[in-house]
Amino acid sequence: MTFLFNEPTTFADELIDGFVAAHDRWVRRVEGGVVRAQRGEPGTVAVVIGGGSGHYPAFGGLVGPGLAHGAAMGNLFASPSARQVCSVARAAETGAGVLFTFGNYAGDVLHFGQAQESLVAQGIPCHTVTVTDDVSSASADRLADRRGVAGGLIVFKVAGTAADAGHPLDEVARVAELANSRTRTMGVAFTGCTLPGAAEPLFSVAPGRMAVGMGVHGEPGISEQDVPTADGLAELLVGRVLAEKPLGVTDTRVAVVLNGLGSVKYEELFVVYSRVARLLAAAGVTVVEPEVGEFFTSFDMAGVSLSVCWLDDELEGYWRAPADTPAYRKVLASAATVGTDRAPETRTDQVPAASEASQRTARRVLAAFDVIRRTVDDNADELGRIDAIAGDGDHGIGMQRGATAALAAARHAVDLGAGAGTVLERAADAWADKAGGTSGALWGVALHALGAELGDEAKPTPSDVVTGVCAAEAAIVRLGKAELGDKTMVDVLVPFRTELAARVESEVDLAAAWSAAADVAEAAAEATASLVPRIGRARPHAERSVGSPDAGAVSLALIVRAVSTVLGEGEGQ
Ligand SMILES: Nc1ncnc2c1ncn2[C@@H]1O[C@H](COP(=O)(O)OP(=O)(O)O)[C@@H](O)[C@H]1O
Ligand SMILES: O=C(COP(=O)(O)O)[C@@H](O)CO
Repeated sequence: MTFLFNEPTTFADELIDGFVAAHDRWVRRVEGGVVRAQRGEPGTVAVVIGGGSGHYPAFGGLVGPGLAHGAAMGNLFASPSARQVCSVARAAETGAGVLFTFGNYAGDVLHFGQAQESLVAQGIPCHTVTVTDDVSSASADRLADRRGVAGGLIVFKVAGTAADAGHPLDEVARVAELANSRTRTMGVAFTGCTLPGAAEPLFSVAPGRMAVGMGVHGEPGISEQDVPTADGLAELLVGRVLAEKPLGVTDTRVAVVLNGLGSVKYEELFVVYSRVARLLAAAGVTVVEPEVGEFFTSFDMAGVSLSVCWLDDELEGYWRAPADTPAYRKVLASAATVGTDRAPETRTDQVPAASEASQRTARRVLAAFDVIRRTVDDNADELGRIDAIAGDGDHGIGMQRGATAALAAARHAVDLGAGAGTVLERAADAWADKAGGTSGALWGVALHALGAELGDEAKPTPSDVVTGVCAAEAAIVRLGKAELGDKTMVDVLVPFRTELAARVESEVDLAAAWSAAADVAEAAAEATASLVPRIGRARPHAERSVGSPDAGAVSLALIVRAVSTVLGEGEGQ
């Protein structure tokens, strides 16, 4: 239960304000997150971490000497957008490039991936190391598919210390990769968590039961059992992580992190750790500077995870090195020098010139965003319910955040006299910024591509609209790499676009063509129920999802149907 909030929609922003106000010795706020209050030495690599909010101290609390140089902080349980990640990276970097390191979640991968492309295009070298420590999220032969959880602390620490020591980007990426390849985490949950303003927990575990391997957003675990004793839990966790010792590693020293996920007390953690320490010693393992506390939480979820990283001499040096961040301090690190700030990326309140025809189209686009927002609001609970069957249950919330922000941005751009292309592009950025998540990234690039096709001059013809929808589809496929049959929104988008194009080709008017294509989209969304997911967060629990449609496919079908009502009203537009 979250007791204290003002508006649920502004919670994530307000928490960053308060966090920075309380920790301005360490961090300063930039668009999209925080960076160190004092910049690193010129010419040192900037380590930029990040992800959704709701996991404190991940990620902002881990920014400071000896750890990260910046953290991109997204909305609750949703990745920051590519623009936000870029903004943090540009504020943090000092001329030697940027290392992105973050948990392996689809939304984070998409947004950080786009940000990396953008930095490289700006001449800033950038590498990525995704954290994949969660042993329960994929089998040992698919290590790269695993999610990133509390073991990220070890990877971030190693990378941050190596960067502060002045190592070049390749080297910082190498040691981060090495740390990740040797880190394993196992987690359990006793209760779910409740986001601000929500009446129900995002997910739940039956009283007295423990979900083994449940993810930090309620991703289904691998089994369930009665809650054991503290010793019983220690045995389960230690047994599982030691069984995962990487092949070929002979080292016997380990970094250990026993992590509370939100509402397990430190006292309980210490009781568990007492047995963990004895079990590790009995297994012939030497523990190096263990950490017991909260390092990667899931709001008020009751749960515990154990992370172990097998250390060689090099990693041990980085792990033992001092660090000084709001939430993680070893000893005081030496003060960093203050560098010159890059000019922040600014967005002006100006829009490019547009023809009157395009301004009229822009008003129709605004009407479409209005109806999209209302449709998403009306269906948010159901979308969340479908997403929770095999995913993380936040599809409705994410779509609401995106659609609401897109509507506001579209309205603002229309008021400034923008044409249709600019309105769509501004709405796209706002959608991606506020929604986060996989669908936020995909809706962002799709609306951008549509806007680029429509432009700010000509009144779009029906075939321009088809070209725009094709561009949106291409952008989604390029970024998400889903294929037909993977059980995603692509399974609706492709038949929708095909039907629309065929109807427009045979000179059916746009509103009628769109409405016929919306029928096809609805049927295609229903048909995803029989598919087995091959991509995205639902994939690890593929079998659970059979019989239920894909959440992103359903929301897309709802949206194209809603837009068809606006086209029907828009004579000649
Ligand atoms: N690679 C992909 N390409 C296209 N669509 C995808 C892809 N991965 C996931 N999706 C769509 O995104 C939806 C989930 O969106 P959302 O809830 O925002 O994501 P997350 O799992 O990151 O929280 C899925 O139902 C699916 O339709
Ligand atoms: O869940 C998170 C990001 O995953 P999405 O795929 O964007 O939902 C976030 O809380 C961890 O970074």
